[in-house]
Amino acid sequence: MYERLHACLKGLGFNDFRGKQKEAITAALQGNDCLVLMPTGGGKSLCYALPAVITEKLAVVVSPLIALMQDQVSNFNRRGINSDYFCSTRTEKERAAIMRGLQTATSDLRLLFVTPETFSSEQLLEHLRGVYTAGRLALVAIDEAHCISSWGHDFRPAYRRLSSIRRELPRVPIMALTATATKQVQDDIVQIPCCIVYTLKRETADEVANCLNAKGVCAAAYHAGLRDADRSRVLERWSSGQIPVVAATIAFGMGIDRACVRLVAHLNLPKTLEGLYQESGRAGRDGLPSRSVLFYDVDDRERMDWILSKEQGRKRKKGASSACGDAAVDRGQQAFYRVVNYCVAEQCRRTMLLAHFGERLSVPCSGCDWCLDRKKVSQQLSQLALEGPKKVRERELSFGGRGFVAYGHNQDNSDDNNEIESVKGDSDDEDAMLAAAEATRKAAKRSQAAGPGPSSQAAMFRELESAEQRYNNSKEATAGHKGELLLRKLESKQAAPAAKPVLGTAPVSDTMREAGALRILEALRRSAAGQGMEDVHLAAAARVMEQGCYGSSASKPVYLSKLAHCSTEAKSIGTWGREGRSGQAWYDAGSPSHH
Ligand SMILES: Nc1ncnc2c1ncn2[C@@H]1O[C@H](COP(=O)(O)OP(=O)(O)OP(=O)(O)O)[C@@H](O)[C@H]1O
Repeated sequence: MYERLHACLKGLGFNDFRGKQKEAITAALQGNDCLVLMPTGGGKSLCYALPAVITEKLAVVVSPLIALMQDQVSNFNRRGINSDYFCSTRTEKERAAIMRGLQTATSDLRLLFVTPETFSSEQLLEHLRGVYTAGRLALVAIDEAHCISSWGHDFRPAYRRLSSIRRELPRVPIMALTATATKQVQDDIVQIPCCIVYTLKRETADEVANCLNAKGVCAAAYHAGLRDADRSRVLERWSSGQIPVVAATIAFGMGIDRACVRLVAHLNLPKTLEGLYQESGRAGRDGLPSRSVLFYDVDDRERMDWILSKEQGRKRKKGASSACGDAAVDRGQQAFYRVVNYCVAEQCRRTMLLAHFGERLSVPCSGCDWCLDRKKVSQQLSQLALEGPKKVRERELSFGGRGFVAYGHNQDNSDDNNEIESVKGDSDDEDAMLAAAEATRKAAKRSQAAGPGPSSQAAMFRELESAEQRYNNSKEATAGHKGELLLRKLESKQAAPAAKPVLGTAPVSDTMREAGALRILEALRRSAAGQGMEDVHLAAAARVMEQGCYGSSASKPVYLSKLAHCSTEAKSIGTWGREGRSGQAWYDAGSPSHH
């Protein structure tokens, strides 16, 4: 190959390569991306021209200035390299001629200069995709690449959109060239945004990667079912920016430290909030805004619930000492219910997540879905509650502004059986346990340091939610006294073995009452959504209702029972009119001035 390179160089009138020209040209010919940093007049243009000449393919060169493009086109044409430029100043006829040329298999156009704006235009992209698919695209060069970086002296927003090259033309080598890039700018240029899609099952990770590739998004699967060498290769290619998307199980978690992860999508519900936190923590490590998208639906919830209950059965069968085994299993399910609560609660996600780890949000959140659009989230949750489980799903992931269907499949019991096998036996799950244990250890340390405070309120809140959930889930809960029994059962389970309180006498703390009022308020808000009730009235009503639950001498179990009943009532406030009951009585019960 080197003889050919030199022969080609000689053909262009040069005796030898300058600086790192040869390395840059070789990288492109081998299909690798590279950043070419050379001084002004150092000979950067030869780096993208020679690969096109030698392969007899087309190189697209993104350049910021039309005058500069015209100059380069005439220089190259003088040297016998067929070049042209495509931008808004060309006439319709000229552009049509260029596009026709691109469609021609025998086209001898070697260099096509475009502005970043025209590169992203659908008109040109359509033809470039054709050239790429036909295997006639040698590379895409980004000249004056410092314009990509907002740290650069010449930042140009349209350059930022060039990250779509990887999506549109997944395997084409990209060569970024500049003479003026500080270390910070260089880092920014090579950080092509990337994404991780987390799935519960290995097969789903494979499925997602295949599906993305079929849609033109370069992706690979990563899970514990792959051979070590394959896993290393995926990691290496992802780390070097050759593959922007990895679809992975939790095996792709600890130690993954890439600065430019802009999106983490959790396609299935994680088992714990620690798991969710661990997965989300792969994004935004450079401090730039990034997204963590968690998909929640009733199918997933039920499936995970089922998996956890099967695990419980298995552990029991194995003869684990029942007290210890039950406690561990119960903890597992409780942890999962916290994930569910995190999804369905109508409050700030960041506050909830931080509270779980004993921390408090120091600045107002303006990034989670709830804080961005409460009404929309409320509507979506109500919709979800109405719809219930679906048999067939199709999910839309949004990636760089273009939607694609990630996957859709049937969920039947045989699938669930496979699930259990894969979850119980694979090391992905072991990785997840390790990650969760580590996160829990850190959180415990932090909350110890923080002392009592909002975290204890959050814990109370969760306790109330879980009491209410069990109350509602149980058929027994239809009768008040039976519900009380059930909640007592829950109480006895949750109490620490050494200091188990005497049932019926455990006092109700102020923190619990505070959380109780919030719980009712949340239920009221949900049922009042769209009915024009003011929040301040609801808060007052919630206080009055909570006071009613507390009564004069409420013990904890009785209080919990009444509160669960009350929350259920509050949720059905919207249906009272139809049933001939007066929701208005509650609504008017408290005066705003009490709040
Ligand atoms: N290997 C080489 N041997 C001799 N001359 C070369 C070689 N490579 C490039 N040149 C010449 O060096 C000059 C500058 O090259 P080029 O325009 O590619 O520089 P550049 O790095 O793109 O500069 P700028 O940053 O100003 O755009 C040109 O006249 C070109 O012909």
